Amino acid sequence: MKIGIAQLNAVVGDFPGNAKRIMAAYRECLEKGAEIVIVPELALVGYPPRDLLFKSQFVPKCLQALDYLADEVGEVPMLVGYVDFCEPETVGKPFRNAAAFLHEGKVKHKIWKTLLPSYDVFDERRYFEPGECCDPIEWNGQRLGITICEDIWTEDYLYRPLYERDPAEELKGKGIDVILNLSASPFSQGKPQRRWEMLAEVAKEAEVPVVYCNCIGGNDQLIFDGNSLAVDAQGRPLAALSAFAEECRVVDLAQTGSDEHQPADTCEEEENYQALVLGLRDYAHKCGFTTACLGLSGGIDSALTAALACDALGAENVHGLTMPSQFSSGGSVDHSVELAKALGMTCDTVPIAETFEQVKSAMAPVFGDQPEDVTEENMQARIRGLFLMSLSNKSGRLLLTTGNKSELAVGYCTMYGDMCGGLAVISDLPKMQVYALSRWINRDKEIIPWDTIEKPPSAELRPDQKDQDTLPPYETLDAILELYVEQHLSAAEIIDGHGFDENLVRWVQRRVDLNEWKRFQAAPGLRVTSKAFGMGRRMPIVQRFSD
Ligand SMILES: Nc1ncnc2c1ncn2[C@@H]1O[C@H](COP(=O)(O)OP(=O)(O)OC[C@H]2O[C@@H]([n+]3cccc(C(=O)O)c3)[C@H](O)[C@@H]2O)[C@@H](O)[C@H]1O
Ligand SMILES: Nc1ncnc2c1ncn2[C@@H]1O[C@H](COP(=O)(O)OP(=O)(O)OP(=O)(O)O)[C@@H](O)[C@H]1O
Ligand SMILES: NC(=O)CC[C@H](N)C(=O)O
Repeated sequence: MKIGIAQLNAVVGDFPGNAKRIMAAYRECLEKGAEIVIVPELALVGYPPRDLLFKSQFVPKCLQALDYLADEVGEVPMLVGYVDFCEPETVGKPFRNAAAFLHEGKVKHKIWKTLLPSYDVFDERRYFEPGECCDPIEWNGQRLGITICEDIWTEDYLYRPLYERDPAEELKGKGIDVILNLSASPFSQGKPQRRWEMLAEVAKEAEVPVVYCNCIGGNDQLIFDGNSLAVDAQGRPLAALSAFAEECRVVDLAQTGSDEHQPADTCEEEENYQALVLGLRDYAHKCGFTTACLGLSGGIDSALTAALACDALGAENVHGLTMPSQFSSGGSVDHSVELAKALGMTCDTVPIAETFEQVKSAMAPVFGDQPEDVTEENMQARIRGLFLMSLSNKSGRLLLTTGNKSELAVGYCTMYGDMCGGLAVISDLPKMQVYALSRWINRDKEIIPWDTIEKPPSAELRPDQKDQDTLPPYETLDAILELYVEQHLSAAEIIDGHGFDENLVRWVQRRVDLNEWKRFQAAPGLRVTSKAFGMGRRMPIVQRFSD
């Protein structure tokens, strides 16, 4: 059997656009000889639709679009992800996360998702009622076992069982020749490899080939990497589709898998890079922006953000502002100009020193003789935020914020200052990964000035300021944050189990907890780790828990 895998990029709620994209892919797969075509989970809807589902006309419009697809589908069937209403007698949530088997103008079968992920960034039990595992569908003398994404993810990251049921095993018991899986599985570091190993296991246990069709594209925080796969009954690779790009590929299940179809080896930096470029591009374009702007400080965070933006949107569409103050180093403007030249983007310089003095004197009658402190540091960041948002308003550019995960974790950033902006591009990259990715970008030639990468990080908000006056060394900070934020360990477990200094761990823990309010108001950030701030980490702001 020849299966067409259509790895597509959907826009949430764009039923006409998604249907058009699906039909174009269907026709491409037919030309390539497909005998059945599969498209990703909720491909007609976009993943995740979230509370749009509750809008009265959302699901009816989805069903209309499904009818349109059914009308267009001929002799070669298509399996497509969509949303349906529950049957009127069903108790519980109103909707089904569904797949439809379309053939010769009709919706021949409907399949409901059985296992509904409701952890981290997933919230499917808020909307969907789980289905019973469906019977295999007979097609062309073959028995197709159809599953939707989580239906084959029965263990968590620690290989702990997540569900009592195992749809793949149930399908095996009913007799199947292949498992087809429609997915919307977002990227995080290490995920493509884990997915690959898991699919091989599913195939070996079920003793049938598995065809896995994932989507690609950015939707708000989430970035879908594609990397669709087909493996034979022994778990050997039959096809590995591209990462972070749309593709239609036909795979012949009569073949035996071999290493030549193994997914390409990609280093972590390259994966992070591709993910962030796609996430940024899709966020901007799907929101209607073609251009972006950002503040260039001569530091590494803004340099990396600029490099990603130039790749995502085209260097001619990215504009930087350098805004030196009396505390800025000479490198601040020079390194920014050098960077802009290397990337091919435009850049203006607007000094802030005069405005800063005016703001201080305007506030002098209110502040009296109180000494200068962090207030004046933040004024500078806020003047820059004001200038950047003004540029964004005047030019219609999307303002990118440049804060990294380490800073955001401990609140080393100014609310309504350098946090101003619409998208936080690198907010899920810890500082050490910011360095690694910047070096990777420079692997063949200098794009980010090496001086920017090598100089000690500084906010340059007071004379001779360095990040490390306030923060622990980034190696240490990132290691503690990984244990505290990603692994949820207590201070005692981090101190005793990992040998970190008690005062330091308590300081980090306190800063992370105190700054929940800041992250709550921050721009949405692109997710690349398994635990990003934002929709997948829901901490209360007001709380008194102490471990
Ligand atoms: N729970 C809560 N809910 C709501 N609001 C809360 C709050 N806790 C404090 N606040 C408010 O927050 C204010 C303090 O926050 P905020 O004004 O942001 O200022 P704050 O966090 O005190 O200071 C910003 C820090 O970030 C550093 N910085 C700034 C810019 C760039 C960089 C860099 O290198 O990346 C670093 C800067 O050197 C300074 O140490 C308080 O005045 C209070 O009004
Ligand atoms: N002199 C400046 N000109 C323009 N933008 C600035 C300037 N200083 C700060 N910014 C903006 O504020 C952001 C935060 O400043 P900060 O100096 O903390 O970060 P950075 O220089 O990019 O990286 P690092 O934290 O490694 O120094 C910058 O990324 C930049 O967008
Ligand atoms: N859409 C889903 O069911 C996603 C859940 C799944 N465990 C994944 O991340 O791939």
